[in-house]
Amino acid sequence: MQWFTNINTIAFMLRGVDILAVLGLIYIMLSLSNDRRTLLMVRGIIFLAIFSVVSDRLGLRLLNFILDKLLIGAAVALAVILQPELRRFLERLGRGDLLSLLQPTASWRSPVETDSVIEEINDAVIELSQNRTGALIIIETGEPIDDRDFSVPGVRLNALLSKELLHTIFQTTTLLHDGAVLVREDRILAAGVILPISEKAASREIGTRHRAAMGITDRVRNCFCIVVSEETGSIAIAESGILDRPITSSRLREILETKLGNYRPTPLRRTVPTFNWQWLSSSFKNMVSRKSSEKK
Ligand SMILES: Nc1ncnc2c1ncn2[C@@H]1O[C@H](COP(=O)(O)OP(=O)(O)OP(=O)(O)O)[C@@H](O)[C@H]1O
Repeated sequence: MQWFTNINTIAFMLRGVDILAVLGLIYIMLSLSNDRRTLLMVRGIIFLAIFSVVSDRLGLRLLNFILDKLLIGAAVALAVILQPELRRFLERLGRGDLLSLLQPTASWRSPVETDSVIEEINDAVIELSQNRTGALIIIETGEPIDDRDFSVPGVRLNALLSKELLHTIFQTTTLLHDGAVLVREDRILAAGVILPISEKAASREIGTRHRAAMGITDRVRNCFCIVVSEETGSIAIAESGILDRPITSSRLREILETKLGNYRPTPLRRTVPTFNWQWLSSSFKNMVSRKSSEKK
């Protein structure tokens, strides 16, 4: 009898280990990327897998067959999308660096000299406006914008932001003046970025530079755009797909201070919560002891 109880406990523990291993695998998958869309895909695949298991258990053969095929397709697509992350994962696995696999990929924002960023952007925009130099600047206010949100991601610069550099980029004699400049924290990440054009009826009367500012801020919420018109020298701000123009230089500073002033170096939103292993192991122990006392 004692032997039988032991076998049962071992089987129960193995099932627990099995569930833990699957949870660990899901956790590692979610840790591989901080990209929101990839995480949504991983979540979608997990749901598919759950539905597939449920349909199998319920004996829904046709549904299970379709879900299985879908799952294979989705897994292949995910492997292609996550190719660099998977390579890194396999490298770490090969090195035996197992502990680091359990750490979520935490990228931390570098300290931002907010005041100087505001100052540099403000001065550059006013100067561009006075010289009637057309400009389009997209500024991130939260999580990094995915390159796939741009029509063309442009040329990567990753240079420290300065009014001189902004000014130089938008001179019509430079190769990079066409398109938008992307600002992330205190850096000019890229230039010559082509943004999606807004298709809103209200935007039809407006030129393409302004429509591009409306288009990207409509699609991506964690950013705003500053537009300087080449024709009139007027300054406009686009946010959530809405254009505010013309705005005065004092209003520009106000907006920059509101949008970037409170923007302190914060960690990137951790899409993967830190796992409470202690809680999990104590719950598991309690469960096992409860189960064995029930058997007695
Ligand atoms: N989709 C886009 N993404 C980024 N920049 C763009 C895009 N479309 C146009 N531009 C920029 O806008 C410039 C053309 O501006 P256009 O005259 O058509 O617009 P506008 O809104 O009337 O601006 P302006 O008042 O400066 O003339 C292009 O040379 C290019 O630099």
